[in-house]
Amino acid sequence: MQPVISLDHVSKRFGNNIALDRVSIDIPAGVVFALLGENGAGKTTLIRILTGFLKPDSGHASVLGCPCEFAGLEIRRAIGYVSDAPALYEWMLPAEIGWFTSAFYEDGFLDRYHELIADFDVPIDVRLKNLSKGQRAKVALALAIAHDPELLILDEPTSGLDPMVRRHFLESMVDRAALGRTVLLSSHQIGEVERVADWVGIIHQGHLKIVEPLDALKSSTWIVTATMDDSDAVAELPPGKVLTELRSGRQMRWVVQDLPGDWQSGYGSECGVTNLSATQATLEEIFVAVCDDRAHRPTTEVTP
Ligand SMILES: Nc1ncnc2c1ncn2[C@@H]1O[C@H](COP(=O)(O)OP(=O)(O)OP(=O)(O)O)[C@@H](O)[C@H]1O
Repeated sequence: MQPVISLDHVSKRFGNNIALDRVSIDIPAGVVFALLGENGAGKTTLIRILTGFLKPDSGHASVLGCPCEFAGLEIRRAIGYVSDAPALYEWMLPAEIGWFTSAFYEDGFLDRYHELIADFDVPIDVRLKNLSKGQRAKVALALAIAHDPELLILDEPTSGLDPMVRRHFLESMVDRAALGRTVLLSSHQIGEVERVADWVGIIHQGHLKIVEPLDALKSSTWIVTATMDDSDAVAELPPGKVLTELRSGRQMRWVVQDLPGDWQSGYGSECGVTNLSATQATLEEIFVAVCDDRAHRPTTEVTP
């Protein structure tokens, strides 16, 4: 099946600053895909390329089978898109902006928009400029999904929203994916991404470090802890792909991918390890292991 979003070695630089470096991703239909990255990692640049607002310097990007470079308008009409700072006509009432926007879409848009606005509890008699940030975000989302797009792209959708609104918002994304729609959201809210995402892409300084189904990523990544008999004793690296190593007193700790099932047999017996344990890593631990530039990386760089 054709991916809903496809990026093939997409690069973009601004002057000397490399915002994206040969990023390749294929996102299948019917998933919530979370793009995680710290400030300035390249998330918005990637979204602007997908929505046709920016052209890549090299590589190819397509959305719903259309090339982003040449079909930006067509793509923006087909998908739902909410930017990190949605531009709304401030003087309008929620009902007015719905009516105005419905002119660009097929019949049924307006009815669906009104249902969503009612469902989101947005007051209909208050001008947009006087709505709260959360209420405005709900109006932007209702406008983006009232035509029931196959793909919804959200840039930092929950920043500034209260926990209840965020939860409601993200649950509605899971509902969309269950109906076969695809959602791409960028975020640095790792905890909430962990609750809703099916797939995760971690981007760091323009490089896509990891792109994997979340369950597979978590079940293949472990925190290995070794307690040493002496604070000067050094344990050998555990088997698998060691992302980071941390030493604190007598304790050594590694974030390891693809740890073999029998890893403990014979490990550490000759270098003073008194206690060994392995627990599954959280998404936050994986994110830090991949993105923290201060982390000690005993092996070669992590590649996708
Ligand atoms: N129009 C532009 N001109 C110059 N540099 C830019 C431009 N847009 C983005 N950049 C740079 O590209 C890099 C990636 O920026 P981008 O906005 O994509 O990051 P981001 O991951 O969305 O960050 P944040 O989470 O802070 O929104 C940054 O170093 C940024 O300064």
